[in-house]
Amino acid sequence: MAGRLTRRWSPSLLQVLRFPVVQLHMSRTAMRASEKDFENARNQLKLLTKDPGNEVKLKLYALYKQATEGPCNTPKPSMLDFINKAKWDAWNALGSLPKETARQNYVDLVSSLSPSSESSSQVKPAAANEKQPGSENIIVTSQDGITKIMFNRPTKKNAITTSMYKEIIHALKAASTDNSAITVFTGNGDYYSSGNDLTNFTDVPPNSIEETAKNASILLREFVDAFIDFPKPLVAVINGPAVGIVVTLLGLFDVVYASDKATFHTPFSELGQSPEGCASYTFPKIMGPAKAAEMLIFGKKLTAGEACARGLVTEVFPESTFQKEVWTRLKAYAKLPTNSLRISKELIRSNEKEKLHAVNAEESTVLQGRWLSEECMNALMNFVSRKSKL
Ligand SMILES: CCCCC/C=C/C(=O)SCCNC(=O)CCNC(=O)[C@H](O)C(C)(C)COP(=O)(O)OP(=O)(O)OC[C@H]1O[C@@H](n2cnc3c(N)ncnc32)[C@H](O)[C@@H]1OP(=O)(O)O
Repeated sequence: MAGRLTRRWSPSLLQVLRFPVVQLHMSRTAMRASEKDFENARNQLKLLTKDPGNEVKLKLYALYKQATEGPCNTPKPSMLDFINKAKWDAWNALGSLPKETARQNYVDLVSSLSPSSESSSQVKPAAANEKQPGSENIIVTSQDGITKIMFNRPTKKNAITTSMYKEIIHALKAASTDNSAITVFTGNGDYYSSGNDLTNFTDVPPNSIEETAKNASILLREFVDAFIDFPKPLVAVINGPAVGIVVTLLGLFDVVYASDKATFHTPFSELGQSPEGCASYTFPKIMGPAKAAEMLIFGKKLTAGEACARGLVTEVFPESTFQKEVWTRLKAYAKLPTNSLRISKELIRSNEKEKLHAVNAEESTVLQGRWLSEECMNALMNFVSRKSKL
């Protein structure tokens, strides 16, 4: 049964956990399904034309196991074995439900999925993670001497997918040689960015987890290197809350302007992870080790005013005038002689470059190990199953 479900619909962890709980339409009658009813239900299931969704498939799996074998009696699969762990959890959740009741519930559930009731299924399709054809998750524009790189995934709080990291690396390389004087990062919508898209690590088959972590570490290192090596003044226009890697990277920016509705949050310990973006080096230098530790170890979220007082933010503006004031100022700065801007930046940053590359390499290696840890797996499971919010 388990094999059949997996073969026909092959649920990934993400698919399994993202589906909302469906109405199961359980029979409340005292009626007991016979062996024959149970067998018919199994055959009826094979004829379904529409995928009932992973929540339902997990429920069916659990009821089948309970009806045929009784309470869950197998060892708990490892945290890394996402799919079998989800199945085990579903079966185990049935506790000591009698076999007969499980059989009846199974029959009722299959019956509720028959073609006549398929149209009333409340299962939603999984949200698309990757860029859709025609959509632009990163928008790059060049005007008035400014290259603007904008996170443009507002419905996901501008969370950064794997393809967005690659697009940003590409955009920075292009901006380093284009005609603009300065390069500016900002976000579309109410968030600057909620950092790494946590589903980058959840939609992964169990046997590819180590390879995925290795590839992510390589990508992270290349991504942060692109900021370390960027030759022109780099400005962040923080229009709203910022989480994770988009905060740590600020230590590599030359100027950071923030709306007073922005916040700065690096919840690495809560996520079972560790700092990246060279923050383990830049933050203690910027704000002192004690203040840096409070953010990077304990995940203290700062207001824009606090971030400014700690030297992470250059200046804070009232939300009502933020866009107007900031862009007026940046347009004026972009008129300054471009070579002079580059040379001054080079003088400020060049002594640190070698150190920053070494820090980046180490942070990326440490994170690769963290992504494989049980602490991190637990945090990701919590996020995708929406059991916790930061
Ligand atoms: C390869 C390089 C790796 C680099 C390592 C980087 C590490 C980091 O950046 S660590 C930081 C990771 N980010 C987070 O932990 C934030 C997670 N998100 C949240 O806690 C919350 O979503 C929120 C506080 C940012 C916003 O909460 P709320 O206002 O309640 O809005 P929703 O949660 O309903 O969000 C709307 C929509 O957006 C999805 N979403 C938001 N952030 C992320 C994210 N980081 N990853 C994936 N998806 C995200 C959220 O799931 C909602 O989606 P739907 O449910 O489909 O509407």
